[in-house]
Amino acid sequence: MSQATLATQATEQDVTAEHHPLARIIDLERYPILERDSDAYRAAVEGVRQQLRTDGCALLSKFIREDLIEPLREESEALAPKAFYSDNNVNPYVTPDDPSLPEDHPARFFQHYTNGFVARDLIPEDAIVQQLYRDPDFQRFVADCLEEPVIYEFADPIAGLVINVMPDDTELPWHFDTNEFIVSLMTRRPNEGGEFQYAPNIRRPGDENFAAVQRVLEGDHTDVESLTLNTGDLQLFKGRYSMHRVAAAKGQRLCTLLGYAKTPDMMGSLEHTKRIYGRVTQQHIDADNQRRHDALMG
Ligand SMILES: O=C(O)CCC(=O)C(=O)O
Ligand SMILES: [Fe+2]
Repeated sequence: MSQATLATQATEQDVTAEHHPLARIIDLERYPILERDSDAYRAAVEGVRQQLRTDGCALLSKFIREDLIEPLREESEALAPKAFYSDNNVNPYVTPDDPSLPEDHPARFFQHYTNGFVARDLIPEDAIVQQLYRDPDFQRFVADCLEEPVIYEFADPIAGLVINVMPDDTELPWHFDTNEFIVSLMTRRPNEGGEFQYAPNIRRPGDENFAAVQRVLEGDHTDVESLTLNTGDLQLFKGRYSMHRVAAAKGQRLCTLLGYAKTPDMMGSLEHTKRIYGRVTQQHIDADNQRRHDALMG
């Protein structure tokens, strides 16, 4: 191949990347997520996979372009007042109390939640976080990192993409997630504190490891990792196996949660949606009607 052909090809590739909607958002030099066939892409994905295999958590620092950090923070701050706050007492498993268990069992350890969520339908279509969430190349990259063949946006119109709003001087207590994995983007780092703390793979399918969970709840942080995310940092986290919390923070903390599923039909239940977002949509009602209501098991 002649030099001229090579040069033309390189230019065409640059032009395509430059005009890609993600070029304005992601630091593509640090994370070359559009060049799927390159060694640099493979190295970036392998780096994330290694972190996930080691402790179920990967930090992609400075994921967002430097010149977009301020607009990203401002966008989140402007939306934060739209958060719905569900004042709840929950245990780490987010299950109802079971009085048949001993009082010191971790499933009977109830803590107070004070954070709120801005629902997806309150985030404008042209918001930076919506563009990122919906982008097929971003989704492709996340799926590659998770070693999943494909991931889907939630069908749920109000969950899936949400801003977790933690007011000044609050914390988010210890819990496991229902989702197997979550993608988080720090959109306003608090002034102080607010570290993301997690007990890597403290449980696994078939083994709840209650004794170790109990130790963490009692304040033993020997096996707890702590991460400080800056505005614009991206995190991939397998929260179903690693119990986690957000430590107390000074100043508002805004973290945008990008939820994806392994199937295209992910829809929150009526009860859960009402509790977390204070409302349901017609789509939730329709989905609930379609679930079987014949009072039979299975
Ligand atoms: O805000 C975060 O960093 C994580 C929040 C979280 O763990 C959750 O909403 O389940
Ligand atoms: Fe969580």
